[in-house]
Amino acid sequence: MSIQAKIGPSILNADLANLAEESQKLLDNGADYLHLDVMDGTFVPNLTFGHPMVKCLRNKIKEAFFETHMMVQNPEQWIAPMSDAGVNLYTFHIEPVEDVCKVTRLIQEAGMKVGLAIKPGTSVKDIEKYVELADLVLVMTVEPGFGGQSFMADMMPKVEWLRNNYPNLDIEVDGGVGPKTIDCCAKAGANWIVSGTAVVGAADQRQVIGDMRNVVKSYLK
Ligand SMILES: O=C(CO)[C@@H](O)[C@H](O)COP(=O)(O)O
Ligand SMILES: [Fe+2]
Repeated sequence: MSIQAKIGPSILNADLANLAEESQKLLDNGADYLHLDVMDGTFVPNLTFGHPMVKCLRNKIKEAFFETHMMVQNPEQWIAPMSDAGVNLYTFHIEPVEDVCKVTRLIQEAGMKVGLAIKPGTSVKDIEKYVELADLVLVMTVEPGFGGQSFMADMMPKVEWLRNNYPNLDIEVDGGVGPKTIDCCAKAGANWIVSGTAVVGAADQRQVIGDMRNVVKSYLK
């Protein structure tokens, strides 16, 4: 099966007091999945939410595909509760993890797909030996921790390297991605696009989501 273009809004900069409504609005406007940023205040200097909130969101939004972007020091700890909360794709950072193979196996055993994420300072070579275990690789295009930062175009060689070596891999980019930077990401080979501020704050979310998806599609073979 060939890879597809997917747009996943990050709700980090949305009104978290109205998370279900904000999420449903994004889905109604064409979002392919929801990207839920989980931060523990240790792996990154910020704190968001955990599995209780994801579970509440799942109770209100039954059908959508949920990705959790786990910016946490110990991703193994949250596998069971996130699976129970209805997460579909569990994306974790390899940097703090000693046994990446074990964590990927536990995620699969819990019934979720596996995403492997790398920070800007992590070489793509560090993830090479694990790529075959993953459903998706996330190349961060900002330092994880906050929404609304500037896109790092110098991360694109990592995306290009992954695309050249793994033509069928789902490659995700996250951080500062919007209408101004989508071409760069799509050209490099990314096909799962996280976009926070640019989509959530848009006057016409449907237009922005649709335009970005079209740009990605235009580069898919
Ligand atoms: O994981 C993160 C930040 O750590 C991201 O998901 C951002 O929250 C995306 O927001 P924008 O950079 O698109 O505003
Ligand atoms: Fe994220």
